[in-house]
Amino acid sequence: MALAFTKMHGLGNDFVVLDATRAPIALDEASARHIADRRFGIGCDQILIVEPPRSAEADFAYRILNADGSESGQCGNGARCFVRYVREAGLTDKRRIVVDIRDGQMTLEALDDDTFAVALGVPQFAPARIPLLGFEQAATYRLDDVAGQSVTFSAVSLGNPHAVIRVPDVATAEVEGIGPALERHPAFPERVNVGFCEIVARDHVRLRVFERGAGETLACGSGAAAAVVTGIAAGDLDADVRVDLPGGTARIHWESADAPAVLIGPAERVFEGKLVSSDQG
Ligand SMILES: N[C@H](CCC[C@H](N)C(=O)O)C(=O)O
Repeated sequence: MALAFTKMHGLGNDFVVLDATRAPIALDEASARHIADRRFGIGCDQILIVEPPRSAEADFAYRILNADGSESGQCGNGARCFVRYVREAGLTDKRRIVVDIRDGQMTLEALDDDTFAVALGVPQFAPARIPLLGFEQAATYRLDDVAGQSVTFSAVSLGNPHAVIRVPDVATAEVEGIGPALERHPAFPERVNVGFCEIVARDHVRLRVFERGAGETLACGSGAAAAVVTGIAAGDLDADVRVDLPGGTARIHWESADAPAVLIGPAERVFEGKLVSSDQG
């Protein structure tokens, strides 16, 4: 299969972007894993597929596949790359576009040539919406069997599930121990992205994220939103927060409970290519 692609990243969270606006692209899990493989394929954290809109008010549809082939309903860093891609590929000249995502719609905006804003949707804290089994809605939850220890976390969905663990210092957080154990914990039937959040000030956090289906990434946009909205809900953060991730800095704005969480940051195109191999390695 000769498949044209564009390689992009948002704060080091990297993507293979595929244009399915002129002809459908059907990728099974094995093909997605091959594309994402950093040795046998192209290499990326997620694959972003640009599709024709499914609803009247949308400009495009936006599909996300993780490196392990699983599909997600949200990718914040990818959304910033999405709007940059469609504008620079000449698929639209709009600065503000609406995209259909798996469970709704999202508005993406090019603020300038290098800065993009994504309204991720209204955060959902109800366990059934995350989904998280076995708990009534609460500010924090505790599981006692995570990598042999008790873990306390907040939980929220931005269109994808997030658990956020407060840590005193992200540099010493047990990302590789707790991350995969919580990602696959039975309490999360669709698995979960795991954020490790250090609060520096009411307008500044540091964050590392062990992503569902990709492992620790250099940045996670929906993870940044999850860390901030759970911090705001706990009364520990203000409405505008700087999020320092290993790959760089994003900003999150969340002004009220019924408002969408807004993610602001860069998006970069790195190279164009053509995938010619289909061997699974
Ligand atoms: N791993 C995520 C999808 C990518 C999210 C992340 N790259 C972002 O920027 O939001 C999930 O399975 O829900």
